[in-house]
Amino acid sequence: MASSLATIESFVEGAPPGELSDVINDIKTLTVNEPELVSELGPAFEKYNEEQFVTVKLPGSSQQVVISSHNSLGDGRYFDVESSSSFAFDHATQKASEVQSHVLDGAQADLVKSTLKSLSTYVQEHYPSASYGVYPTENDTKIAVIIVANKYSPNNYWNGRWRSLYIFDPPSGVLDGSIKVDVHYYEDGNVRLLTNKPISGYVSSDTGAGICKEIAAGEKKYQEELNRGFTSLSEGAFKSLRRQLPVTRQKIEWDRVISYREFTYQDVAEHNTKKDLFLVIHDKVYDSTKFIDEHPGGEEVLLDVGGQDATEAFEDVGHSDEARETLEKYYVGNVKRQPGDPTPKATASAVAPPADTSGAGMGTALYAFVFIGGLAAYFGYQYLQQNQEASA
Ligand code: HEM
Repeated sequence: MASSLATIESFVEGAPPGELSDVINDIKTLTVNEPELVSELGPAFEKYNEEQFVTVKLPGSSQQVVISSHNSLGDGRYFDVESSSSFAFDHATQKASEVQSHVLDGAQADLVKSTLKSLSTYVQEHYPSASYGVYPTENDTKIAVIIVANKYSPNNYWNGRWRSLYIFDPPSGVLDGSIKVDVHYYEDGNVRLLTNKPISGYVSSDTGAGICKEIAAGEKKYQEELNRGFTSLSEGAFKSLRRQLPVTRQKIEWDRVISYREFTYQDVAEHNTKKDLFLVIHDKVYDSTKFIDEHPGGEEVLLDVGGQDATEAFEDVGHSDEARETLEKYYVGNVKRQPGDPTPKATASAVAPPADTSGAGMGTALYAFVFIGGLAAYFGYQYLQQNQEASA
């Protein structure tokens, strides 16, 4: 049970931008036999919402406010400096309620407010749509500056999020932070791109305008880096990277991965001609159409068992390991046995079916994340380009 919870918590943690509710629905499907697991996900939702700087509209307001550990008051309540309010936030439904007045005071209050003012101008000038917040942090000794912009484009099969977080230390003038760009692209497969760019600077004037000037310089530099990366990445390189695994350097056959499915015997039986030939061997379905002419044992024997369970015939011949490896190339899914369907006889050679390296699970698997750093430039460019256009 504990490990199931840890597994589904990791699904929540890795939910792509704007897709948390899809992930929750998928988790419900996967844990249909253990429905209580979903109710134990409270802490995982809280962590996700705070780390992703999820935004929420307060009742009666059109402005989005940010959820983060820096503006948490504990007990599920958060505060917003701009509207001088605090509110309860439900991490599972991502809804705000119980708004109350919350006036900021303390050592950093003035700097927080002046930074907020300058940040508001910067964000409006440079982002088409973004939310932001400035809060005292680390026991009111420093200030945290957050900018988050989401662009969800499910019709074009991608969703993206820009998150920047800066911590300013007034005594030293040091501004440390990072910009994280997270893009999920899923038109022809499932690619997740994450970049994390650390930013470090020094603010000479201890004012909100000085802090924002430094932030603007860091973000501009990063945008230029991404643009340069993009122009050196030709369309051809983009295409080949998209299908390459960085570690094994094996190409992913996305078309096959996404088409793995479950067949009934009736489905399989429809594929019994030379031009369209399915075989069932050890409950796996193989589309042997392209293999017919290459089969060393001839086409007749394959056509004889076309659209049927060929396990026995296959095993009786005593096919070599090489033949079993060849099988994997033609794997298209699994057969779902129903009462009355033929069952293959146990064969004397009962050799284990081919290793399931196909990723059969991935047909229904929800998230096959491939991290390809170089591509981030491409997506980052698209994302930032909009910022540029908006600010042009
Ligand atoms: C897609 C499924 C199949 C694949 C990938 C496959 C592959 C091969 C390969 C690679 C060989 C060469 C010998 C070896 O390496 O074992 C072979 C030979 C042969 N296969 Fe298949 N086979 C398949 C299905 C079948 C089925 C269903 C039968 C039904 C009887 C069959 C009958 C034979 C025969 C009779 C030979 C010739 C053996 C010989 O002359 O030495 N094969 N097959």
